[in-house]
Amino acid sequence: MVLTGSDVAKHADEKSCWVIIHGKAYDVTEFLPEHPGGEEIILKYAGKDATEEFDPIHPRDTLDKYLEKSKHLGPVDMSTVAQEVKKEDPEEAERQQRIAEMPSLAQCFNLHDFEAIARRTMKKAAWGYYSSAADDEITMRENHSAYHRIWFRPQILVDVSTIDLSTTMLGTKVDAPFYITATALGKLGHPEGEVVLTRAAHKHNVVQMIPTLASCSFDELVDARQGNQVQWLQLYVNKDRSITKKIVQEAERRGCKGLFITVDAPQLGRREKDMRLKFTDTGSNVQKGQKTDTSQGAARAISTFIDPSLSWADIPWFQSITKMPIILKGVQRVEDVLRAAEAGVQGVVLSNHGGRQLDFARSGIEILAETMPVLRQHGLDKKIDVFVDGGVRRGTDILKALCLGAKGVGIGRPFLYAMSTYGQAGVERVMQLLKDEMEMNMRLIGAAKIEDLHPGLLDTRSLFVHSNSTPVDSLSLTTYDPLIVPAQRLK
Ligand SMILES: Cc1cc2c(cc1C)[n+](S(=O)(=O)[O-])c1c(=O)[nH]c(=O)nc-1n2C[C@H](O)[C@H](O)[C@H](O)COP(=O)(O)O
Repeated sequence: MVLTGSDVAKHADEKSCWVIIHGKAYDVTEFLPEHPGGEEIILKYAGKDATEEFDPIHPRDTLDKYLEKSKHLGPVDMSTVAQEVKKEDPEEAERQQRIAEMPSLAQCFNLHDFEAIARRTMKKAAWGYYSSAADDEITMRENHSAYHRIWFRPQILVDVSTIDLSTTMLGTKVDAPFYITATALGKLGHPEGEVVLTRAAHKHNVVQMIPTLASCSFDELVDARQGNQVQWLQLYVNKDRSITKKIVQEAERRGCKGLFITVDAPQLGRREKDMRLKFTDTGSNVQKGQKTDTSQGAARAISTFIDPSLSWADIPWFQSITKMPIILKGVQRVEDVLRAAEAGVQGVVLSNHGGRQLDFARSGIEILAETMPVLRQHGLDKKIDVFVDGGVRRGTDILKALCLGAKGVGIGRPFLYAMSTYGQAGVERVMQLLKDEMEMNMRLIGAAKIEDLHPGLLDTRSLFVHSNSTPVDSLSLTTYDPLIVPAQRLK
């Protein structure tokens, strides 16, 4: 039986709550108290079409996976559903104008260009979520500026007529020593979400790390893989270990080649831009004293399942449920790298989650410089693969990390900004720009292939001194957006 809009509209409160998603009606009444994002956001769309709000946050198979079949009420005749009359939003009209005036892709010459364009053209909620970091965002800025405290010591008269950027990461031969790291909610920035990254990764033979909190479903992302393209899985460990076991074993069955367990997020950080935007979400009524959790933002709303009890004692269990290489993502001091090697995991990512977790955590590159000499002293530098991420915006950043001994470098926001502004072509442009920068800079430092890179090509004496004046990073500072507070809030 086909339902009508008025059939659905009769169920518009917490006693009986129906919503329409992609032309089908669902009874979510009993689900309301379990919704990680709180009841309010569902009740806002009770009795109505909630597709537009649902899509950026939820993989397409969410309702099939988590809502029992008896609550699936069947198709709705969408011609009978009253369409929300969108009030003319002057800010949206201005944003569309800025989109119309965007420079051509060919005019983007570096990764900062994409950030500058994203800041001006993305929807506020998307920009707020992607660009935000924890507390005063000191660590996010430190991630990038730490690279400016490392100088090259180039060697001359080396035959650099042919440059080879290829390397292997976890046994996979890749065309360049960087990968697309896990970043949640891809559909906030682009309607297709993370599959855009999957397609670009294939074109450039770069690895994609699939996020647990992707907007796309895991199957959509794996099905979008082409040829012998390699993907890794990033895992937030669920309090319900049976769910985690199912996700890990399904990922291995579907061909993922690495399990990256995120260990720096027992609770997602306080990202104030993201939180603040929750309070400007017209109609969310939170200003009217609703019982919405004031710490809500997209981050908090989607992460209540994460298990804060995760500990070293869990590592043997993970080793018992999968044969995939296990990498701990978010390690922030050499003692834990040594412990990871002792625990028998295959790798670590030295990372502070892009500054989105603990503010005043050190940059990944500084932890790398601390770690590698100690691993070499212990004869462990070949036993465990070390990756690094955070603040990488130039080919020289990648070369510095590789000189210090990283196997590969994860990149997050630049790919999101490029995807959100220019789609797949933008992501591919970022990859090509990085490759071009690396090729030129390898020639200039006198290294023809990745294995020629070594610590002697660097001067890291000031890396550990946080107070010295590093060159003013005017380019990235002009794109840095310290605040999103709608003008009316400033009155
Ligand atoms: C920018 C960004 C980063 C996220 C991210 C979402 C965004 C928008 N999310 S988050 O929603 O939980 O915070 C994840 C995530 O799902 N899982 C994870 O392990 N790291 C997450 N990270 C961290 C990411 O994997 C890298 O550590 C970080 O992005 C590297 O810094 P750059 O952005 O400067 O390259």
